Amino acid sequence: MTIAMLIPAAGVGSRMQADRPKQYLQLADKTVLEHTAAKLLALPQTTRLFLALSPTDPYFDQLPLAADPKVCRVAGGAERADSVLAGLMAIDASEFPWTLVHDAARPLVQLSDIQQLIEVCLGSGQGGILASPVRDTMKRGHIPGQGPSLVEHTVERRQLWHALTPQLFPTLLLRDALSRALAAGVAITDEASAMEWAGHPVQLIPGRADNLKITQPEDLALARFYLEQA
Ligand SMILES: Nc1ccn([C@@H]2O[C@H](COP(=O)(O)OP(=O)(O)OP(=O)(O)O)[C@@H](O)[C@H]2O)c(=O)n1
Ligand SMILES: C[C@](O)(CO)[C@H](O)COP(=O)(O)O
Repeated sequence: MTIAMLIPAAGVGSRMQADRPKQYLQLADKTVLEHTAAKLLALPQTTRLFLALSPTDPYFDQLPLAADPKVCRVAGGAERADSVLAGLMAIDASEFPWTLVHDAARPLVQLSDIQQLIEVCLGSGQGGILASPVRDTMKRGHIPGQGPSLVEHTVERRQLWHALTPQLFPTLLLRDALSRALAAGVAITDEASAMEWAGHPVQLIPGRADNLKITQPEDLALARFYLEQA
């Protein structure tokens, strides 16, 4: 047993504007969360799947996944980073020296990408993330929703990557970095940013751009399309 699998699934999905948290929206034959969990449970390395769920989650118990003996529930927190830290606190680092964190909202991840991430990180002893190169011209401008503004400038994109998940790090290093970063009030939106803040190396492993994070209403139709192509 080497890698603990951790899915932060305690979000409310406000940007999705749905009648329930997006991880419980139906995607083809099952919910988004069930698709995501099935991907990690299909990995031969998976012996335990930690799920960070809202303490008031009324949906999870209705899923067959709730009866899976590999599943370990953890109470999620106010932000994604809090949910991830809660998961890390429940993981025995002597049993699982590595932790792989994957968003519940990314059901389309390919097992081949995850295996590549695992191979590179465990082979080098350094953590890393799946990432996809930016393909659009990038502009710096106003914060969305704060009204129109002009482009400030075009950002050089050759070294820009979209950080995806899974993100895979040594459990003790990640738990220490994340808890210290949060205590210092650092804005943490992924595990890598905590590791970077703590001065640890983070490897970029190219991953597929269809590893979509279901975030906005239009993403569900795109996810259905990608699923049909699989
Ligand atoms: N307090 C939180 C917030 C988010 N997440 C999880 O982190 C992943 C990525 O976060 P995001 O896409 O931002 O989900 P939400 O926070 O639910 O979305 P929104 O920001 O639109 O409310 C999701 O699987 C979400 O369930 C979590 O476990 N705990
Ligand atoms: C972790 C992540 O999916 C990497 O791109 C992203 O940071 C999650 O951001 P969110 O605002 O919590 O969806």
